[in-house]
Order: sequence, then structure tokens, then C-alpha cells
Amino acid sequence: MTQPAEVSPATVAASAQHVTKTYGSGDTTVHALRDVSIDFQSGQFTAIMGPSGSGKSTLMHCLAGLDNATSGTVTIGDVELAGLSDKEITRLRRDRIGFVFQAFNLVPTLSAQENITLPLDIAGRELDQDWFDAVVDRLGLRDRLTHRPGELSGGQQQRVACARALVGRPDIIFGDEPTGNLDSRSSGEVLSILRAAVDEFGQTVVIVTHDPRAASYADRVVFLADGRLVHELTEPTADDVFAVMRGLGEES
Ligand SMILES: Nc1ncnc2c1ncn2[C@@H]1O[C@H](COP(=O)(O)OP(=O)(O)OP(=O)(O)O)[C@@H](O)[C@H]1O
Repeated sequence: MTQPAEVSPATVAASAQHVTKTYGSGDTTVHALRDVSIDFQSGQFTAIMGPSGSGKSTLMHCLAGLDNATSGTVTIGDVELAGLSDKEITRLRRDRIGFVFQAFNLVPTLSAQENITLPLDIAGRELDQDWFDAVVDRLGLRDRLTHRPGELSGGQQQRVACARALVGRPDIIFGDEPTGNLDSRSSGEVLSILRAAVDEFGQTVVIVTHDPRAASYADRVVFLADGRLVHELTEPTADDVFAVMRGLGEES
């Protein structure tokens, strides 16, 4: 018998529920995250903002399985991280998560092409050549593939890092200040690429940033203060973001 058609709810790519993270103990305890609950929908671009020390990196690291929450639940897709062994977490990070860091983290002795395919090579996964070509052409890297990172500009290196994150078609791409080391033109290029990854490739992107202009590329901006989620904007302008940040006591 056929089931009645259901409107499927938007898929959640990553979720934190009642997550706390404390460092140290006794007098030196730091409450980096205090009961944070948030879902990241598939196919959305989210920016996490907040004053220095508000818990942004801690939240991203807990979501990406780079750090363990003290309590609460973190899921990537339908997988709860707490139940996984170190080996399973490593595999999940490798297969389902893409990373773009502030310090591009490319291997200096490998060409751009080798850097892009490295995670697939390590995982023993086959390269989808059509997808590789689509990503490389969209990111304007075709004529740079044989170059080593040292022969590329900062913006080009970060585009290689974006291609590396995209080529495995992860469930979610995390960016930790991905434009932190770039001038405004290169920042704009990288943010346009992350935007296109969502709009054209259906990816899910979550970045931590201090820059209201970078955050304005996102569909949604969430604000942390003192380890708590305190505010949220959808489709904001840089001015909207700036106003909230000023209210939280951070001059950008
Ligand atoms: N390994 C650690 N040991 C002890 N305290 C830590 C550790 N990592 C982070 N913290 C503390 O947890 C709090 C949140 O840090 P976190 O790095 O997440 O903030 P952030 O919002 O990303 O800051 P920033 O914008 O300056 O990078 C801070 O008070 C920080 O000092």
C-alpha cells in the first residue's frame, strides 16, 4: 500500500543540543559553552559570530568532532558523535566533513591538484572526475593545478583549500575564520565561492568569523556571548551584523 505523501522537513546537517563545554576545574573552571542548542539546516550558509572568547571556535570544534562536549548531544547528519570511537570519529570527519581554516593548511610539497585530491587519496576513495572539473573550473583554478602552494597567492591558496573541502562532497563544510588571513578582494572571492557552494552545489556551510561583511554572505548569522546563543539574524546586511556586534560590546 502506498503511504500518503509527506512534506519532508528540511534536513538537519549538524545539530548541537544542550551542549556545554567546560575547561579546567575548581577556581579555574571556564564555561566555554553553556547549554547551547542549535540546528544547521542542509543547504544553508550560517555564520557564527560573537566577541572574543564567547565560544565560537569551541562550538565549531565540538560540532566537527575535533573536541568533545562536556555534556549534551552533537550530531552530524543522523550520527551522534558521543557514541563513536576515535577511529569512527576520524572516519566521519574524513568522509562527511570538509574544513577550511584560516591558515590554509595545504601541504607545501604537493601541487594544487594533489592537495585537492589528498583527502580522497587518503580515504582510498575514487575521484569523480566530472565533479572535480566542475569544482576546479568554478573556483578558477584550472591553470594553477600544477603549482605548489608557495607559488600561489593567499587567495588562490584558500581557493585550493575550498576545492579540497568540496571535492569529497561532504555533508557539511566548516570554516574557521576562512578569510582571516586574506585581503578584502581575496576574502570576497572566497566568500563568493562558499556562497556558490551552497547555491549551486547544494552544500551546507558553517563559518566562524569576526567580519560583518563576511557574515553578510550567510543566510543566517548566530551570535554567541559568554558561551550562550544570544541572537540570530536571517539574510542580514553587514550593517545589521555590525549593529548586533556593537550591542554585544565588540567593535569590529
Ligand atoms: N583548551 C582550552 N583550555 C582552557 N580554556 C579554553 C581552551 N580553549 C578555549 N578556552 C576558553 O574557552 C572560552 C571560549 O573560547 P573560544 O576559543 O571558543 O572563543 P572564541 O569565541 O572562538 O574566541 P576568539 O574570537 O578570540 O577566537 C575562552 O574563555 C577561552 O579562553
